[in-house]
Amino acid sequence: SNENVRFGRTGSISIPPPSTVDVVKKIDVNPPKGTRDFPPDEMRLRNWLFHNFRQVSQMFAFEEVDFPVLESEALFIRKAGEEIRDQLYCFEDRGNRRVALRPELTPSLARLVIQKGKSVSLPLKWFAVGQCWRYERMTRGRRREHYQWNMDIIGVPDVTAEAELISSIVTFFKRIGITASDVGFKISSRKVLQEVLQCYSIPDNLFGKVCIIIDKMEKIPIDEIKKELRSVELSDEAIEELLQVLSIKSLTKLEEKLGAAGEAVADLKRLFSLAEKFGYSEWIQFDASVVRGLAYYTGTVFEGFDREGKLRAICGGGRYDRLLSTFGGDDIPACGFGFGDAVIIELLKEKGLIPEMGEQVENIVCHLDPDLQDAAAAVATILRGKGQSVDLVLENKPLKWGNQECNPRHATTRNGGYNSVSHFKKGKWLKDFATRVRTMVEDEMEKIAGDKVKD
Ligand SMILES: Nc1ccc(Br)nc1
Repeated sequence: SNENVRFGRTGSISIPPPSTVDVVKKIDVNPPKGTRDFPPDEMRLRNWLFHNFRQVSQMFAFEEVDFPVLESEALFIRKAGEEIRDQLYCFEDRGNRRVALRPELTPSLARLVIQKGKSVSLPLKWFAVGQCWRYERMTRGRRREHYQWNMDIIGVPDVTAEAELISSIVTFFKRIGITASDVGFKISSRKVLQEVLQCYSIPDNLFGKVCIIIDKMEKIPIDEIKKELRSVELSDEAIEELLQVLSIKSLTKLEEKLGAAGEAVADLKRLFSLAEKFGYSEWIQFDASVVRGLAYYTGTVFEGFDREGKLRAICGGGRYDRLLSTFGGDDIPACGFGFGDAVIIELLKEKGLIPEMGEQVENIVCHLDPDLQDAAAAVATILRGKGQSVDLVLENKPLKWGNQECNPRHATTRNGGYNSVSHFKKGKWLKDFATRVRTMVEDEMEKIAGDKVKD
């Protein structure tokens, strides 16, 4: 057949008789649909991004936590019609347990808080950076995994917690060169929705469903939105009133509409006042249409957006005061956000802010003669012992000399800046140098290992 038949090994080999050759059909070398590999250059960028996530989290005195990627499916089964539920990457394991690849980190965090119970003192400030999954039908060609940075404050009932969380994201943006003219935060509260629905005696159990429908406002036609709202028993009058309130983009108008007595207006005014003190007022705006797509939010909700409107939400979060109690835990207030690793990279590319990052090696040690390989290894060891990073050239192929390209690999892929490049080549000078090196090595190793090195 014209298949791309490859022998089991490459290079000069004696080919055994056909009967014993493993005919290996070339595997698909791409990762599964919707997933990514991270080759070195991509991994350096990812490490840079995660390093900034962690630096900011630690600057705000948050402690890092992590959880299994695989969780009980029950953690994510909510009946509010969320997209995250429809796309759950779930299956039955060999023990007939219903499990799922986590689509988000918050339920795992809530589970751990409940598990820890009284052994941890509140408030908790925890952060995590973890891979999250969704089973997206590939017709839309979207990713099925991404890494999310989460910060959560557990046990603080008032909006000082949200103010602190937004401040941490602003700090992160500033660190990587993003300004308030690039990105903003739309902020609202689900209590706005709640206060409107209460006027129409909509039962609480429909609140989550209404929020999920409203969250689709900019994704599906308004008539579809109205149809779905009618399906959860909202009257046409209630729907018109709701849509009118959701179009409000100023706190003053919201107060005129809802009055000053309600929690929604009080919370939001307090949050915007705190933003003044934190110095990030220019980053935020009130927008009643923001509800976010997770059913468990109960209060403030916010999302980071690119002001050019080219990208999907950069990050999002809010208050989820009931989540722990729905898992059987105590009634503990909580809020947090999720920040994906993909949209931010698209934004940085748009803004020309992707950092230049070559491989950072301080020394290259290479031998130009096979019988000096041991000297090269000794030198590399000494340098490493001093805490220096060393790329010890292992390959034996002839190396260039004179134009400082000790190895085409290094000359092209390392962007200069090494502390030393040690070449070993036959010749009197080199012999003396190698002797000096060997003496230096032995003196050094004698200090470390004592006389027995001499032997
Ligand atoms: N929740 C979630 C998981 C994975 C991706 Br990609 N997007 C959203």
